[in-house]
Amino acid sequence: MKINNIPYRTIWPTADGAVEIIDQTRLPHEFVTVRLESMRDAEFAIRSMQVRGAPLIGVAAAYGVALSMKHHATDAALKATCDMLAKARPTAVNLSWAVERMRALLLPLQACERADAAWLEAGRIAEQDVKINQAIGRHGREHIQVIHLEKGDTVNILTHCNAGWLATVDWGTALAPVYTAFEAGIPLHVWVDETRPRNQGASLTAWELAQHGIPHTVIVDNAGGHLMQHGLVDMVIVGCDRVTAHGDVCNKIGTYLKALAAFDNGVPFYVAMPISTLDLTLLDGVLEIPIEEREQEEVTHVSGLCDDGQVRRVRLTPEGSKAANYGFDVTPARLVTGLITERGVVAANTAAILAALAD
Ligand SMILES: CSC[C@H]1O[C@H](OP(=O)(O)O)[C@H](O)[C@@H]1O
Repeated sequence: MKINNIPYRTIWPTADGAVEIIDQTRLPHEFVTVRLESMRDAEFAIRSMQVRGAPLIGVAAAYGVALSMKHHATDAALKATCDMLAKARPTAVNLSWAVERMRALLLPLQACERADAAWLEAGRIAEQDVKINQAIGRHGREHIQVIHLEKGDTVNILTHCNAGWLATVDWGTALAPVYTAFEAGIPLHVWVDETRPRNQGASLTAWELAQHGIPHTVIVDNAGGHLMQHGLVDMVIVGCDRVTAHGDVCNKIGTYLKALAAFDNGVPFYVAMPISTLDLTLLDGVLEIPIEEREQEEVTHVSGLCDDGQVRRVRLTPEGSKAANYGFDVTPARLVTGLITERGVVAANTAAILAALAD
């Protein structure tokens, strides 16, 4: 998407065989790109959330495998590389999906063939992500258009966390329908959940929507239910990190509470997801999906831009207070109106999911 009218992606290969990323830990106050030259650089970028978002961490891991094969391409090196990258973050299935796709492609090859093959495959995964997200955008736009025609006015969409182009290679998942509808001239406005504790909404979603000129309002995470009670939300669209065979959806912490409020107020609750986010080995998301727990400091401290133009980090909580930092929660399928995939909008149930896969 565009930054100051210049087209960007979140990750791209360089002419000299490295990879560059937008460092998302520096946004929205600083736009910084980082060069990745090794698997360890890629692993750090994923673990530290310089790159984040389920599809994007999968692509970053794929390039991490490719960077590793440039240096060491033995069976042992391939195993160590895939195992280390797959552990960088536990919840988004796209990470393990991408790593296992690279492992399956490279293992049968001669060591001398692996670097080139890995580089090409990582590029294919990146290009496929863009096309998948464009298709999600087209399918989701249709639902925004229906609401606009019924309402005859601006469509108010609430989203949680960041599932925009910054969470993917380009276009995003939950925000792909927003960008596509906006480009089609459908009047819309986005309520942006700040999304504590890392504020992906306030820092990333708001930034990318502003760069694209899309009307939006940042709200505290706890305001969504109030807005829905007062008819100020026409639909909710969120991203996801893993979806089970039953249609249970794992996404950023706080998503489940939005789904409950939407269900209670009759607001359609959509989940945008590439088919690669499905994990058919799991049924009950609440019981089976691993939930990442991150460091307390993400809750006890916050960073921001001071009046003197410096970005500083401050403590929010008393020294002695502990903090729990659960990164994700699971929304049961019964609260999901539909899964917006690249193959169309699918009901959140096993039969519909399997039928979509069979298409
Ligand atoms: C399109 S996937 C976006 C998904 O990933 C985010 O998690 P994180 O920022 O921790 O990587 C969040 O769950 C988003 O919904």
